[in-house]
Amino acid sequence: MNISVIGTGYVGLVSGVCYSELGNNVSCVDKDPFKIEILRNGRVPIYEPGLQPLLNSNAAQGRLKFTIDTVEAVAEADLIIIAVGTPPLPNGEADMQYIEAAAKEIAQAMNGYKVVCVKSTVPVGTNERVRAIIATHYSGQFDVASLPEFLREGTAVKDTLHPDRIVIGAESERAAQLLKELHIPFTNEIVVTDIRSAEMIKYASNAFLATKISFINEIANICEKVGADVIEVAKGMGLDRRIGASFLRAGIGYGGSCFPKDTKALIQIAGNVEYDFKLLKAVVEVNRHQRFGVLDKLFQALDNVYGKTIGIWGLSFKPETDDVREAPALEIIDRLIELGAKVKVYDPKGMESFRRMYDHPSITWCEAAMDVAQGSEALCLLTEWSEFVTADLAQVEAALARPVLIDGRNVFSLDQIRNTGLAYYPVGRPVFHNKSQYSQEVI
Ligand SMILES: NC(=O)C1=CN([C@@H]2O[C@H](COP(=O)(O)OP(=O)(O)OC[C@H]3O[C@@H](n4cnc5c(N)ncnc54)[C@H](O)[C@@H]3O)[C@@H](O)[C@H]2O)C=CC1
Ligand SMILES: O=C(O)[C@H]1O[C@H](OP(=O)(O)OP(=O)(O)OC[C@H]2O[C@@H](n3ccc(=O)[nH]c3=O)[C@H](O)[C@@H]2O)[C@H](O)[C@@H](O)[C@@H]1O
Repeated sequence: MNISVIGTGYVGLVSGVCYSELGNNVSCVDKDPFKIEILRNGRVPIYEPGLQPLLNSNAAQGRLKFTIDTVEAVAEADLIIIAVGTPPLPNGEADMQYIEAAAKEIAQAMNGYKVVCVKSTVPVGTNERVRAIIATHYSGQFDVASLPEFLREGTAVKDTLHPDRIVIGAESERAAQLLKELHIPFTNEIVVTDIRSAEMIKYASNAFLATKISFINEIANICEKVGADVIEVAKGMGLDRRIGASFLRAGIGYGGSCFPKDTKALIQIAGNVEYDFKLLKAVVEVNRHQRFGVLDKLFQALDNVYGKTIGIWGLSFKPETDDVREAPALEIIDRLIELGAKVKVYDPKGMESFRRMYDHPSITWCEAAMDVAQGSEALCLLTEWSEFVTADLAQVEAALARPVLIDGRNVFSLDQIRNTGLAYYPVGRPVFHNKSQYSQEVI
């Protein structure tokens, strides 16, 4: 099949590479000539495990091309996949300008029957809008279809090659058949439905996962007050197959380019049809506060942070990605600086992208995890990179000016901490002070 992917961001690039891995000819189009140049030179412009070798092998076999020429890519394609961004507008609604511009450009290049599908996360009704835009410029036959994407950053290649399910929203049997044929090598779990339901499945899935996270974070906050351990609670809950074990990791809340954006967009979508989505509003509110638990714990440990040096492990919104969009670290660091702290930071992959988004003279950009700990009066773990999870805690303790460890992702066990003199502040689990090993005055 000849496929043209419009928008070579995270989703466009990963899906383009994976479709070519199945033997399809794929042209990835982007407006950004700099990005296309990097890709043509065989380099992946984002950090995503497993993507580079797949890109190299498919490009070498001539199945994968990168271009800024939408007209040529569309003219050659049987299937066009729109994967441009749908960032939030100030009121939370998804900004449709990139989708609309892409639809116009596609319309102008149409030269025969094609299926145009939208992979971007878009409000219900968007595919109909795309159909209308194309129809004003092109009078031939074509179909539109919704093809929501469920990949996660950091495991995007695996998620795409082995998805839990594929959802296809199609208005014609012909379009549904073409998309089924394309995806059957990935999985047999293919849900074919109407376009509006497919658009809704995407928002509902992200909103539900975000709800699970905010739910367990609230349980964690209560655990702290009643002396229970949220890890035990989540384990006990998750074994019930009706609940499921995933997305029950308490911590500092969800970040990233999707959950924060999509939950707010769904609240707006509901609002536009005069429905007050109270539950989802609470999910967003809980998430907004959860990150500041790190600061509460710092105050508990240090009284105040003014003039103190605070170490930060992890800037990206989750491990295995350099993406810092809506990362909890942004607001935590901003608040620490506002309160007069000096901050030392390190992230294995996210330093550059973070610095492009946020820089301040009070930040020291460290080259290694232990440099952050050295001389800091507390260390806060904000992203569970394996490099932090496997750190030598005795070395951490020795490096710190005060032995305070705030674990925003609950990565250490009490057994590990017990052997150290660290004062340990996890989320939703008992604070541990090994008082026999250091004097109370230090903390
Ligand atoms: N990032 C993720 O993990 C996931 C994202 N999504 C959804 O997929 C969509 C895309 O997300 P990302 O890949 O993260 O976006 P992104 O912002 O990384 O990439 C979008 C790309 O589209 C390009 N673009 C914009 N207009 C264009 C046009 N007219 N022609 C050609 N290129 C154009 C931009 O230059 C940019 O490179 C969004 O709706 C998002 O919600 C869905 C699942 C996962
Ligand atoms: O629409 C999207 O863009 C994507 O959004 C999420 O994927 P992603 O944001 O890449 O990453 P997740 O693994 O879902 O994590 C999101 C955030 O939730 C947090 N999280 C996740 C799980 C958990 O148990 N607890 C928790 O705090 C993570 O730390 C991270 O900040 C969804 O998982 C994907 O299915 C979806 O395609």
